[in-house]
Amino acid sequence: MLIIGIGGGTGSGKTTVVNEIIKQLPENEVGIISQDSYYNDTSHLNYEQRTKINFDHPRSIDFDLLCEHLKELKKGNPINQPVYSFVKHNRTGDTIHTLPRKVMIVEGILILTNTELRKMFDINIFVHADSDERLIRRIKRDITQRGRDIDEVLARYQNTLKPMHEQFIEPTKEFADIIIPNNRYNTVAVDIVRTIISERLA
Ligand SMILES: Nc1ncnc2c1ncn2[C@@H]1O[C@H](COP(=O)(O)OP(=O)(O)O)[C@@H](O)[C@H]1O
Ligand SMILES: Nc1ccn([C@@H]2O[C@H](COP(=O)(O)O)[C@@H](O)[C@H]2O)c(=O)n1
Repeated sequence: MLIIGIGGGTGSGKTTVVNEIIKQLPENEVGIISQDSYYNDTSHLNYEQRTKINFDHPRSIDFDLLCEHLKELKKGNPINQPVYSFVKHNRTGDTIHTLPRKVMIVEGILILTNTELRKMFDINIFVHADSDERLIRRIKRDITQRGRDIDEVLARYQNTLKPMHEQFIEPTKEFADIIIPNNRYNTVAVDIVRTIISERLA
């Protein structure tokens, strides 16, 4: 199994890059694990309390479960990936049955901060976009897709997202084997990663 970790700030384009990478690859050969599925289970908190969580800090992620799931996949066993709701700020209770594939892609803002996870990755990729570009994308996405308003997005950006990005996420660039500049759609970089994967699948 080839395991690729794709990190980078919110709005840098990780999900978009992953979707482009897998577009022309055989569906049953490549699997995706999203860090977002592994936000801590916060069912013990009410909605108001959940809105106050710092979702950009590594402790907001259930890395134990994520590592355990990746180990199971490596052993050839399927896992049940939790489904997360950005509207409810919690797991939905549903899961996605995820089968082990020849190539597994793990993507998320904080995945490269975790030493145990990094040890399991064969290739570390960091997707970069400038912070103003990421903020613009985040405002548009969170309002249209994640049920937020402009005040919520900007407050979260100033209070937690920006400082956490600087403290935890940007420094993980140093672990990257490949940095994808993604201020614009980067088809060349996507082709390079796709070629690496195709060689492994051949
Ligand atoms: N290179 C790009 N240029 C313009 N918009 C982009 C680019 N890459 C991604 N986007 C858009 O930015 C938003 C965030 O992208 P997404 O892939 O969800 O980022 P991430 O997964 O890193 O948070 C989406 O609406 C996406 O369509
Ligand atoms: N309930 C939540 C959980 C997380 N976030 C934000 O999502 C960002 C990470 O997801 P990306 O798809 O953008 O990589 C992160 O910056 C969190 O602030 C949220 O808004 N609500």
